[in-house]
Amino acid sequence: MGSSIAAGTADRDFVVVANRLPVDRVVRPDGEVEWRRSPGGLVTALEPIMQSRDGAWIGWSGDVDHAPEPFESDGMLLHAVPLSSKEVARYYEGFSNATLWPLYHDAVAPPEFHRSWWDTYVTVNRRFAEAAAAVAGQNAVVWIQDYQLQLVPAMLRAQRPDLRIGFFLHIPFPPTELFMQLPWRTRIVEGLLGADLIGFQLPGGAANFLRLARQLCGLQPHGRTVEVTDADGEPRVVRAEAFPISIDTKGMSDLSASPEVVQRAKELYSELGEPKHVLLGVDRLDYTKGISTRLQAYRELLEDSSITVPDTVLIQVATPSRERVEHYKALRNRIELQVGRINGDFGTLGHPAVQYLHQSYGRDELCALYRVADVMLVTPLRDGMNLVAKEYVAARTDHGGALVLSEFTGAAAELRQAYQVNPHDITHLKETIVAALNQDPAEGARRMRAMRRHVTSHDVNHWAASFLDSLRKTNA
Ligand SMILES: O=P(O)(O)OC[C@H]1O[C@H](O[C@H]2O[C@H](CO)[C@@H](O)[C@H](O)[C@H]2O)[C@H](O)[C@@H](O)[C@@H]1O
Ligand SMILES: Nc1ccn([C@@H]2O[C@H](COP(=O)(O)OP(=O)(O)O)[C@@H](O)[C@H]2O)c(=O)n1
Repeated sequence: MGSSIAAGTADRDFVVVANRLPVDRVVRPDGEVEWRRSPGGLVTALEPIMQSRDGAWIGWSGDVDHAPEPFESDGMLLHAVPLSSKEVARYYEGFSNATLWPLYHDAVAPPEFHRSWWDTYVTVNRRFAEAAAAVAGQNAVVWIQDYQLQLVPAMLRAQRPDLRIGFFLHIPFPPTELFMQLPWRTRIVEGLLGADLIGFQLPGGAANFLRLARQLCGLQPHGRTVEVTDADGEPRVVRAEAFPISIDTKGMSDLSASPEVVQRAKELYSELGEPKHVLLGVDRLDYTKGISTRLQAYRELLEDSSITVPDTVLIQVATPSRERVEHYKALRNRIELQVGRINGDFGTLGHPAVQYLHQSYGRDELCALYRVADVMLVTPLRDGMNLVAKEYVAARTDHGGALVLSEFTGAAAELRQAYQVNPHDITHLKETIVAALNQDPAEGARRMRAMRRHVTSHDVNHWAASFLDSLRKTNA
């Protein structure tokens, strides 16, 4: 499959390259196709920059075997990269989400290594690099996103040495001991070294990467930089640094304080039967999110009568995700069995112990849920950042609620006033949930205020501006 950029379109100053486009294809009831802006934080963060800089976004539309012609939307050029069904299976579901995803998340599920998946990952990365080379104007800034596209920086540099290339990894970069399992480890490190600036969620990710640059490529890092020699024999500096991603804090706070959301939160509370305690989990249905451990802790609290139904309810929103990948299918079965058993053993008529929602939610409804939750449970076994934790804090304009937060999320490095837990330690997780449920309101408000201050000053605009500022200065 080729890329369908017309000759002469290489004029964009700022190009984002991501696995997915910032819009979703929606087929209306009358059969008309419509593109709706996807709700993610990345889109919100980059949209103003894209518009002010005549930007382009290159990504997969989510469709198989079909990609629309490049089109303008909200002030940016959207360029869809086509993927065949075999490529979706090998590049997206296979190498990205059954090799890299588990390997980079502490191998909490065993990563699979298949040469055919790798070959397709190379092919698809080359297609993205070619599309970027065709769209970017002379000396443009190109910002490549995430683990699906780690070979694109070097492939793009080989074609377009004039470009300033940034890369940001949204998931953890693993310790060297784990990364060394990857049969194509050197190729990945070399791919990333094509960038001028490589951004990670945490300083530990940057340190792991620099260690590997020494170990696998024989380079000598100095502080946060390492010097490489390009194909033309010229030396070039590569910087590896942490830029913790964030959310549109003001947008979320304003939405949460709106009369509609405040009213909806009241309705939800009433629909739940006005329980004494509402606990909430909001996650993609992913084995990294620690949903099973959370349910086990909740079950044990019911067993030892630390909490009771209908005084307490747990709402678990589990958004469908990567549903054709085996580990995700098995996880869904496990979680739904656990939920069924908890409800069978502890629910009463009209009052389930767990309200389980395997569906996507709109932002308004999600925000109303955040307002209702006395305790937000964010218990991943490993997570690059976890934006849900930051959204909960932003939504609590009333300074109410408590955040139980796994120490293995990127967010834990910033939200120090959360009730931090090791999710593997179920006894401590139970004690922490009880402490959060029974917190002194003044103490809770003090913690929430401090966290709100942090997410207000460190929002997604701060993230994008600090990355792009550092990119501008590298090799200037
Ligand atoms: O595109 P999908 O396969 O449906 O997956 C959704 C996204 O999941 C991952 O999100 C990560 O990025 C968040 C923002 O930086 C971060 O908070 C979270 O910890 C990460 O897991 C993935 O990295 C994205 O590429 C996916 O689009
Ligand atoms: N049903 C849901 C659940 C989450 N979300 C959003 O999806 C995002 C999840 O980001 P995250 O950083 O916590 O985790 P990942 O799913 O990116 O690994 C948040 O912005 C949530 O508000 C949603 O739109 N609908």
